[in-house]
Amino acid sequence: MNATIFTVVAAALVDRDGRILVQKRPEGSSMAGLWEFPGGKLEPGETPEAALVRELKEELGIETDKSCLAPATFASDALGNKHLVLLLYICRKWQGTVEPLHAAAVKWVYPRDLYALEMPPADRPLIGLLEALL
Ligand SMILES: Nc1nc2c([nH]c(=O)n2[C@H]2C[C@H](O)[C@@H](COP(=O)(O)OP(=O)(O)OP(=O)(O)O)O2)c(=O)[nH]1
Repeated sequence: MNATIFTVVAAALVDRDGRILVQKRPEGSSMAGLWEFPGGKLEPGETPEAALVRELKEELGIETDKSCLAPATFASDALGNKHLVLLLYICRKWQGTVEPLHAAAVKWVYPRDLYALEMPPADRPLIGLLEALL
């Protein structure tokens, strides 16, 4: 089947206690209120790593480097009339303090506690994979 494919990059930021940061999608956005991994769409010609470094700065006010982004796993799922490919990286090193600059809220959760959160459908299969990786 043919579909328009779009690529999204996202990060599982992991703190010293092994917790992961999730952010709540704001009112007025698609899937408002769901908890997601910070990230977003690639701009034309942008590498996935450069896009993720940019998104983390824009959404959370933190600085990181592509050398701190470890490719972890991916999701591939229909989203509306398009097809989403979500590349998930693990990031343990950044500078600055996380602030919800775009999100309605952010919180740090242990991987096992992600199951209880309302997340976009594409994210659900990522939870077990993250649990196994962390
Ligand atoms: N950042 C992020 N996006 C996700 C996740 N899971 C998931 O399905 N998505 C989807 C939601 C959006 O359609 C798209 C990310 O787009 P975006 O964050 O750059 O832009 P947006 O909210 O304005 O997107 P949209 O309203 O145009 O759909 O990927 C996730 O864990 N993190």
